[in-house]
Amino acid sequence: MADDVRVYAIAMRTKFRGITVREGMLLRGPAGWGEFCPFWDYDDAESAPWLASAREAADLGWPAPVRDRIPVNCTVPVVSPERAAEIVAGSGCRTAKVKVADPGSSLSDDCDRLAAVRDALGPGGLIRVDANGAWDVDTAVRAIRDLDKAAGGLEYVEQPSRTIEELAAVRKRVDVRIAADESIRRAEDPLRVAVAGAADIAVLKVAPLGGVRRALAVAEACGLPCVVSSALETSVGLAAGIALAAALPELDHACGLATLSLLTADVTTHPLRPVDGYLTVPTSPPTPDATPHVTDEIETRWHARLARVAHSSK
Ligand SMILES: O=C(O)CCC(=O)C1=CC=C[C@@H](O)[C@@H]1C(=O)O
Ligand SMILES: [Mg+2]
Repeated sequence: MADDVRVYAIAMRTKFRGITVREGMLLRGPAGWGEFCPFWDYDDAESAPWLASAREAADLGWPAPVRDRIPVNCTVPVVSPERAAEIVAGSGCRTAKVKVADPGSSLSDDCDRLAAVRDALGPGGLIRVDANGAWDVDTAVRAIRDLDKAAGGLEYVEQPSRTIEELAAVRKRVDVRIAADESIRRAEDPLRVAVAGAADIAVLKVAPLGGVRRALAVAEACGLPCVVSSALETSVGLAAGIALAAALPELDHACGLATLSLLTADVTTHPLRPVDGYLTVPTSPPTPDATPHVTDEIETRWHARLARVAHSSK
């Protein structure tokens, strides 16, 4: 039924993960709305867990929360030092996550950005960086030393290299803690990461892991402290990340769920934005009462994708 499915396309404020427009679908079921928004570089098989996550939200809802607010980091894309300082100062967050090792910028650009973030945050704030697997082991070791110095200390480095073996090798050679993100996508991954000694922290994203319940099982299996991050969803999908962060038995680190500010719009008049560095766990999940209109081409493309992924998930 048309009213149970909505397609959205929202421009990003700054290019992030190579994308300038975030697209996806909202699906309604008996428990509420879920978001299906795999990036376009995910094929149909890789998109199946994203659909399972949306269906969990729509059909079942989520386990009960054990906390009512979630500390969050602000996310700093590859921008100038001045803009980075503005983002941090305007966010109210005491933890900043800074993207580094982007193909378009150098290590010294990253160091300048980190120095500006430290200035804006003050000595008491925490700074983490995310390299999205860009470095080989030797490059990672050198870069992490320089970035740690420029930042006046790093909380951790997310995915410095691509493979679990490389993460383990980097982790042996640096003092800064290592977090695994892209290395944790399938149910068997967390155990491999833990056994290899590849990470100190696990980054969990609800949609690629197939839902809040599956992500909770992953957290339990890996036995590492967890950080919940978004996949750049609208408020509908962010609510699933918040539900996971709210249900984790332990939560020692700020989560990467303050990402609505990376989008120019939302699908609801009640957006899930942080206040003073915390997101309040909503008592009821958001409803898309303000979904921006999309072109027929985008609408058709997403309906076709949903049909294919639903078919391949059977
Ligand atoms: O963790 C955050 O602060 C925000 C989320 C975030 O950085 C990401 C979300 C989705 C895709 C990724 O490129 C990126 C990440 O790698 O963690
Ligand atoms: Mg990451």
